[in-house]
Amino acid sequence: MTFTQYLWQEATPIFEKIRAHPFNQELRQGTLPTDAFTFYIYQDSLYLADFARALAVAGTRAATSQELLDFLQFAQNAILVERALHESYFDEYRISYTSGKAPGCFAYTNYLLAVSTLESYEVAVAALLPCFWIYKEIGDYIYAHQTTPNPYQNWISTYAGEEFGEAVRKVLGICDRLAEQASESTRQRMREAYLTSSRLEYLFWDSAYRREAWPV
Ligand SMILES: Cc1ncc(C[n+]2csc(CCO)c2C)c(N)n1
Repeated sequence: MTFTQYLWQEATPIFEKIRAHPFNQELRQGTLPTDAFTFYIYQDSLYLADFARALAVAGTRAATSQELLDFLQFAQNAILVERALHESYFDEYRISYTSGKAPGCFAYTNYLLAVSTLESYEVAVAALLPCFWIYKEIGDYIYAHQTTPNPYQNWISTYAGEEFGEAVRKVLGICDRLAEQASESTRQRMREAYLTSSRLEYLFWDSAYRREAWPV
């Protein structure tokens, strides 16, 4: 079993909860309330801006220039996705720019920024992996089981695309190679980071479904 297969096995209960979450089920069926979707899109645009920074910072600590290039391309892509979200959805849904990060988005982005600056490269890669892998698996699942016509068709297609699949395979390859060369204690920290980000992925969708606000 590869290290990433082991990670998938460890995080399967979290993944199943994400897949069964009403946000994803209603997105798949096209019945998700518009304000849950717009809340999500706005929070995701804030997420992607910081996710791009975390990818770029993690990349600076890669041992090879190829891996640095890979991470810089992922970062560039996150910014391009963020711009595309703005262009296609912000006007259409009249999304307001003023509310700032909800607690779920705040927790996730700050976790990724902290890990990518303060932790080892190996642990940073493990923390960044769920953003790719879980999205790919959820995207494929929703794409294959969607009810059509679906008002969220465009968004669904973004993450089921082959280009994104290629990026996911690259990160998986990098993570497996790092884990093979890492000590047991580093592998343990990689596992913890992977699980934490997986939980934060759950929280992100849940936060949108609840239109989460700061209690004070
Ligand atoms: C909360 C949240 N998690 C993951 C993604 C997925 N994602 C967006 S851009 C990118 C990498 C581009 O190279 C990935 C994996 C998301 N959109 N929002």
